[in-house]
Amino acid sequence: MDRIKIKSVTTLAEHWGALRQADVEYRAADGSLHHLKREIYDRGNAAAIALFDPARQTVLLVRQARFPALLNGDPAFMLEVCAGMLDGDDPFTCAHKEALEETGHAPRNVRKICNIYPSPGAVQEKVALFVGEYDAQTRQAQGGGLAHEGEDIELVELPLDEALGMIESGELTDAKTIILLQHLALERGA
Ligand SMILES: Nc1nc2c(ncn2[C@@H]2O[C@H](COP(=O)(O)OP(=O)(O)O[C@H]3O[C@H](CO)[C@@H](O)[C@H](O)[C@@H]3O)[C@@H](O)[C@H]2O)c(=O)[nH]1
Ligand SMILES: [Mg+2]
Repeated sequence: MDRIKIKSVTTLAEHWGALRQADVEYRAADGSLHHLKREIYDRGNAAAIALFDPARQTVLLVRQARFPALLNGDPAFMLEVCAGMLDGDDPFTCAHKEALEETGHAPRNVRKICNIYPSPGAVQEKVALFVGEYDAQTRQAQGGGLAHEGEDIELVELPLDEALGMIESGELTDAKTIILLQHLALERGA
């Protein structure tokens, strides 16, 4: 027998994303039955890509204002790998598109690493993580994001070691970025 039955889903708010409430019948491991209400934020799925230059051992990151962090009392300008919402594309296509829009590079040797749920207790979003290579030859445009979407993105190139140090120091806090940088370190055998 299924332990979980979704009885109903109500939309509480629907603007950019949708905040829904699921009414769930849940049978616990001890057999007891519970009626739960859980809020879920749906803003679609996403893809993220770490751009790495193996010859120079550098990464190309982006910095932009993240208002949830600011509301939480942290600095607004966060350092991240480039990423974006799928908007109807498959994750691989989205990763390429976001790399080009945000950094101006058309990355080579793009590889899927894994999927992550960054916040599965409340946020429906699944993020596909990729690694790709960049260098002077992959640069095709200026990057910086889409002005008409209000994106204001600063490009930040760092030695991989320096970026890894920023995880330790607490300066770099974005989950997808930490996972991808640590993946690059593992592959390198650091
Ligand atoms: N008007 C409006 N615009 C929004 C809203 N939320 C986001 N936007 C804008 O929509 C654009 C979305 O840009 P993408 O590059 O597609 O997405 P992202 O915000 O970079 O998302 C990535 O990073 C997030 C933070 O780590 C991740 O949560 C997400 O999964 C993804 O990886 C950005 O210009 C952003 O300012 C909103 O509530 N209202
Ligand atoms: Mg983005």
